[in-house]
Amino acid sequence: MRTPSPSWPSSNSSSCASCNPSKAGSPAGGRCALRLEIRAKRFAEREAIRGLTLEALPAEFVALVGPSGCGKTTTLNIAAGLDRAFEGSVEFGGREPVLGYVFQNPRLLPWRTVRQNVALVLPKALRGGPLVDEWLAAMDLTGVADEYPTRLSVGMARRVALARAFVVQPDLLLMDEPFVSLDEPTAQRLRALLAATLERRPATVLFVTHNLREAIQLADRILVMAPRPTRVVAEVPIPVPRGARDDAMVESFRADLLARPEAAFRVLA
Ligand SMILES: Nc1ncnc2c1ncn2[C@@H]1O[C@H](COP(=O)(O)OP(=O)(O)OP(=O)(O)O)[C@@H](O)[C@H]1O
Repeated sequence: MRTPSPSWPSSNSSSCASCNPSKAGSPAGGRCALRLEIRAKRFAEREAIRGLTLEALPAEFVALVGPSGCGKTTTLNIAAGLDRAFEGSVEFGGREPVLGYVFQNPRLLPWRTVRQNVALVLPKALRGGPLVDEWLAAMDLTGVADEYPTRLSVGMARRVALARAFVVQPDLLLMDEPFVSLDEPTAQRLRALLAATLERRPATVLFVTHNLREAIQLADRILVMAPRPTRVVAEVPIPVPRGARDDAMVESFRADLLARPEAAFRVLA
């Protein structure tokens, strides 16, 4: 979905000066797709975030993992421009990105069909065009396009949420535990579908999960977040190509991470 035209808390910069110059060979010459700096975020007396800095490169898949209630959803909402009540800045490299957001709950409108739910996020002129049916087909939903959400399984509803996020052709995809509460085979099918879709149609992804195996399977980089008030306390690049991450690789990478002696990694246990 395209968020309401954001007027960001600080000016958008055309490039993100603090990007790591060693990544200069990346698709956009080392320019960040996103740079978030959240100096402080409070909900009344509750301090949710303090001193969080996060960067993502174009087409990079960044997973955020951390304890329950630490501030992961709040971080995504700030990146999306849905929450502006914070101290800090959200910057994009280049033009303002088109955003797709997959919420924890699919949030489908029950009085609209599957096709209408997906079409609704598009400008009116595009709703009757081929895009909606293309994305329904990509998510294997053609057969239920005229059904209402109450008739769908949880896995199907999650696929509708994916179609709705991809139909806008997002530059930046924010995903908040999109596969939580699915049985493992269904979750595994949807992870494979997401990975294949991103191969075909790259986007920068911020992906919140409690599932370390899922993060290792999908991400280019994992950011470990501290308990509330949260910030990024460790960064773990995954140097293995996504296609080569079989169960054995994921299990051994996870075991290595859980065995790391640094305090930052204790939240993963
Ligand atoms: N609208 C709100 N009003 C008051 N407090 C809030 C609000 N939204 C979030 N919080 C609080 O801010 C903190 C961070 O919440 P957030 O939902 O971002 O955490 P999270 O890491 O995504 O949690 P989980 O992993 O359980 O989904 C929590 O203590 C939560 O109770």
